Amino acid sequence: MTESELSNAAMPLATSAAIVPRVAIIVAGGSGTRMGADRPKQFLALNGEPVLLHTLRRFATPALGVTTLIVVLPPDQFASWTQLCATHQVQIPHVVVAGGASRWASVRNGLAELAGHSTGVVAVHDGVRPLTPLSVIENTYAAALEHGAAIAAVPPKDSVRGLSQQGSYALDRSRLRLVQTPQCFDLELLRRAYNLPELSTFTDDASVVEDLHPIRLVAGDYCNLKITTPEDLLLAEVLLRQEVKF
Ligand SMILES: Nc1ccn([C@@H]2O[C@H](COP(=O)(O)OP(=O)(O)OP(=O)(O)O)[C@@H](O)[C@H]2O)c(=O)n1
Ligand SMILES: C[C@](O)(CO)[C@H](O)COP(=O)(O)O
Repeated sequence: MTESELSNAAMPLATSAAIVPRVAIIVAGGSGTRMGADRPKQFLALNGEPVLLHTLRRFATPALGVTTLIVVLPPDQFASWTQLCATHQVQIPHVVVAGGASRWASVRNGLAELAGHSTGVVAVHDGVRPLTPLSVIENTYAAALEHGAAIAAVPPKDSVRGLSQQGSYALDRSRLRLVQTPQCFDLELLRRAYNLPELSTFTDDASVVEDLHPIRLVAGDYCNLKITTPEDLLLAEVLLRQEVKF
């Protein structure tokens, strides 16, 4: 997609009084220690193309109307990504930003790149979730526009136990949800949350925002895998080949 195609395709949401642009921060600043590969897992091939390219392409889909795409990368991996973009003839306009020592720091760096945007709904998405259905992205943006903060999540399919000093105990899984991305927020709200100090309890953006604003849950999808360990990549290849849900 060329730059003009992306901007033509970008149809900002119109509410009754205002136009609210959609922007996205795709965090791919991690090193992939659990994958144990020879390079960060966001660059591994998934059906012949880098995981991160699959992810980026979803957010660049014209129907979503995303006007600005930020990609956060490890500072020492800019040249690798440039090379991959050349090899795969990537035409999707995006801004590359250096990540930090934690996911929180990477999101914060991505947000800083959006300093020129006064209003908007921002999606934060893991670069290693390449199979997110467009309907999940659309519904999460729409819910954040209405409620300020919305994230994708799914019910657990397995029984769940908590750990105690005595051993373990059953948890009521009907009261639990597994959290995914995208996680979408009013831009000003996300900025306020990320201006507060980092806590060790932060695991995602909802945990950063929730002291300031309630989080709305949107139906995620079991195909919205996070590529974390080697078997995730195998599963993603099968799902992608079968074009499950797409
Ligand atoms: N400092 C970091 C750490 C993580 N991430 C991103 O956050 C997402 C979720 O993180 P995770 O799956 O934990 O990725 P890694 O940190 O790369 O993996 P690991 O924890 O196994 O090292 C990934 O897209 C990852 O690139 C990031 O942008 N900056
Ligand atoms: C943000 C996230 O993908 C939601 O499930 C998850 O919390 C990332 O966790 P990780 O430990 O960085 O993989």
